[in-house]
Amino acid sequence: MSNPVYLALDLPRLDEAKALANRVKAHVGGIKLGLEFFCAHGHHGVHEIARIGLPIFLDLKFHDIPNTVAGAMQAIHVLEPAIVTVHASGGRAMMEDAKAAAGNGTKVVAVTMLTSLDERDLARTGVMGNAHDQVLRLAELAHIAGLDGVVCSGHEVKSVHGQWKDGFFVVPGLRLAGHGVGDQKRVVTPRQARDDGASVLVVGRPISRADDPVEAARNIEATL
Ligand SMILES: O=c1ccn([C@@H]2O[C@H](COP(=O)(O)O)[C@@H](O)[C@H]2O)c(=O)[nH]1
Repeated sequence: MSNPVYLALDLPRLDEAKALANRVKAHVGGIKLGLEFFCAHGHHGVHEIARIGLPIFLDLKFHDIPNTVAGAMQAIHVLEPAIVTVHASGGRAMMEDAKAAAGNGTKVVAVTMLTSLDERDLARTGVMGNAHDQVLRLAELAHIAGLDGVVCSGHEVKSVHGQWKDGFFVVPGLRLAGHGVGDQKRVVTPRQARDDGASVLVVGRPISRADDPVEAARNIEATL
């Protein structure tokens, strides 16, 4: 089985990002490039990281009107990402158009509820009810819109998997027991997320900020 861990390369400097990816590449299955990286380094940066030879996950979390998101999807075709994210709260039409505009080899997955949010945060945005129900509701919408899967926390992935058997599930917010969570609020261990049905495990700071990133990546791999 291939390694489900994608390293989140949330680093401001391209040379440091490349060096880290090269150091840990034997212990991860892919590289996730997000807003921080893409805003700083754009297509050039993605090409540079892609030279390492691992699948690229562009976590750009598109959220706009359907026409604009479809245009953005077309603009990143050339980068041949394995995975791209949009926000499920952008609505069904936006997700349908995003999927239609994506390349054949690209999985389009919808962010349901960010792992940095809890139910109090949800209530402040005007959404009443619990995180679990909100994630399941948005996952159902993403499924109806024809997406490949969703991003959710490890708290919900088992239920989402239960209602969407062949879905593709990306789980961030992963920490080994006893490690600091930082800004994440809905957190589980990588092993728990995998056992509950995650297809991809996103790990950033537990590797990138570790004293020894290679050892950290190896330790996570060993728990799976
Ligand atoms: O709900 C979400 C969606 C995306 N992310 C991204 O995953 C990584 C997690 O980084 P850590 O350092 O392991 O906390 C980061 O790039 C986020 O943008 C998420 O955390 N939660």
